[in-house]
Amino acid sequence: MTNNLAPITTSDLRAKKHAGEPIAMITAYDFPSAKLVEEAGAEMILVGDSLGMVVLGYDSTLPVTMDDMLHHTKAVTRAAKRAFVVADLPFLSYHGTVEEGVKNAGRLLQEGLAKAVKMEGGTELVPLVKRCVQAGIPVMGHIGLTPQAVHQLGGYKVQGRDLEAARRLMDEAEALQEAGIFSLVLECVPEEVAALISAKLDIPVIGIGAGSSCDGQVLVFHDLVGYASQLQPKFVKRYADVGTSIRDAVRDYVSEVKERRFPAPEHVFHAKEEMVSKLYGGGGLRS
Ligand SMILES: Nc1nc(=O)c2c([nH]1)NC[C@@H]1CN(c3ccc(C(=O)N[C@@H](CCC(=O)O)C(=O)O)cc3)CN21
Ligand SMILES: CC(C)C(=O)C(=O)O
Ligand SMILES: [Mg+2]
Repeated sequence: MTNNLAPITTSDLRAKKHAGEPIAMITAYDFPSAKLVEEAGAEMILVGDSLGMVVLGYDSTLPVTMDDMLHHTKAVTRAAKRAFVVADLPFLSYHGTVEEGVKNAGRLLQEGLAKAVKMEGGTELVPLVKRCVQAGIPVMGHIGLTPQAVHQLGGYKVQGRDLEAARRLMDEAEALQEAGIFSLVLECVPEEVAALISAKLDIPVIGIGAGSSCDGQVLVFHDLVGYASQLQPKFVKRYADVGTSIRDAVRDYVSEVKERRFPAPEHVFHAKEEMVSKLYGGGGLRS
């Protein structure tokens, strides 16, 4: 029996796949959102490099640095006691030598306290994945739409639409599993292709825009709560509209300030009586 409070492990995740129990993963980039996500019961938290777009305001994930990832990963892991936290390796942090890739992956665990790293790409990553796994770093793969390659892909487009591309995805998935990844993100691929890959692999396949047959789903936090995200891909379901709630709340605050209705008596501190008489009855602050 698995303990409800014990931290989730890679073997728990694999067991869920084989028990047919879907895995819920969601991104988080800071302490309060990670706490809420964990309280809501998500098994996995992704500190995604999407933070560059969602919380830093860049128009792609390419400007995100190792320092950005470490900063946000530290905040998330301070909140997450049970959820399995995966941190994205940012653009160019794993495209040089294998040694450099392992070093950057290791920093996300050693300094960021993540449990695993995620990297975008196919068979070219096999040597790096093997070295990370040898070093004890669990690696999550990410194929299909790989946003760090947006300029090569020509936009955020569905991948694996023709037979040849679908076969290539299956080959990449198998090569990465063989290299030792513990789980795989499949982004923006036809449901029929994702279903075959999920069925073929032994490891949990987590889909985003990849249909309902994957072993789990991942979404960007800000997309699903409706918090000021510019992107609205077809695969996003908005479960709330917190952007509107926040704007309304702040608008009320602004008008109450301007009308001197805030702060009200209950928000105010007072000086002691004898001090008030000194302050106002001569011998004030400058005596
Ligand atoms: N807020 C946010 N959510 C995300 O899911 C996300 C990010 N940011 N930033 C990094 C990447 C970029 N992603 C994206 C962005 C746009 C589409 C998109 O608009 N796709 C089209 C598909 C068009 C087609 O090929 O048919 C769509 O209509 O959904 C998909 C994934 C996923 N990631
Ligand atoms: C969309 C997910 C899979 C991701 O990589 C991110 O949020 O950065
Ligand atoms: Mg990412």
